Amino acid sequence: MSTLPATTDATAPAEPAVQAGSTAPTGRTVPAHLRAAVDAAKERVAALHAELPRWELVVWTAGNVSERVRAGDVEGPDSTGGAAGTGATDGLGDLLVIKPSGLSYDDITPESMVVCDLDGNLVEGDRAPSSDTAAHAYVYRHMPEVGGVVHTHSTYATAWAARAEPVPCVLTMMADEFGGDIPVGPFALIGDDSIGRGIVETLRDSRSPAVLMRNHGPFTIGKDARSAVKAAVMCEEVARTVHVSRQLGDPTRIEQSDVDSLYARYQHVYGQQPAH
Ligand SMILES: O=C(CO)[C@@H](O)[C@@H](O)COP(=O)(O)O
Repeated sequence: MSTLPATTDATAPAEPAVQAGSTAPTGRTVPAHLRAAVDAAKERVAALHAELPRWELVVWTAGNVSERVRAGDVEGPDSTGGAAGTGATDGLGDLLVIKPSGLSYDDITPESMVVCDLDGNLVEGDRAPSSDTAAHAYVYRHMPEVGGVVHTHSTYATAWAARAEPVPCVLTMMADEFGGDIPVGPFALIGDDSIGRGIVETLRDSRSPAVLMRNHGPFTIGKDARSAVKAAVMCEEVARTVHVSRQLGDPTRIEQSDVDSLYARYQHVYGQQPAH
């Protein structure tokens, strides 16, 4: 995933605490001109949730996936052309689609997805949104380039988070996808924007799309939900491989110049369609 430009203003006024999973009725509905985009996002986000148990990144109801629906990208009465992701449009601004809290993966369908505004307030849905909604929403407010956020408790990445130890960049796959180490974010309790603030403060100066929130687990970001899910899968894969390697000795770091070269190739050349 390409480096997300740092867009967070460190001097920004403190964000109002947003209760996770706020079900406070906003008295608002999805604007008509966003209906199709929201429904398409519900299809994608529901399908991507199935990837978390598929790649053994979660157990029971742990984990969640969200995707941003940009108000500014859709012609319509509410899209005043404001900067995407800043909520600068009239009406609701950007929205996010996420799973409802505690829903079994067996029961996840596009229709079960819920829609929130970027303050984490429920706009559409008959269940409380994920308990991590405030974190996802904070990331979307402060990193307008981010289109998808994922949270898991995948075993090896979470074990590194329990030690508050970054995963060192000792694999070419890490240089490709993360551009260096996978960083650790601060310990933060759920319930307000603390987790989201920790994610943004850790990732805004990093090429990594993954952060290991201390004592909690990985959160990943991407240009869309699928990219963030890929980052979560790759995060667990490299966390496991480096863990295994360390059982028999100290893995060898890749030179920074080589990390930079690998990252540039993977992000801008690998998998690209040949120019015709
Ligand atoms: O880790 C947490 C909260 O941070 C878990 O509760 C989370 O993985 C699952 O919560 P939700 O079912 O999305 O509310």
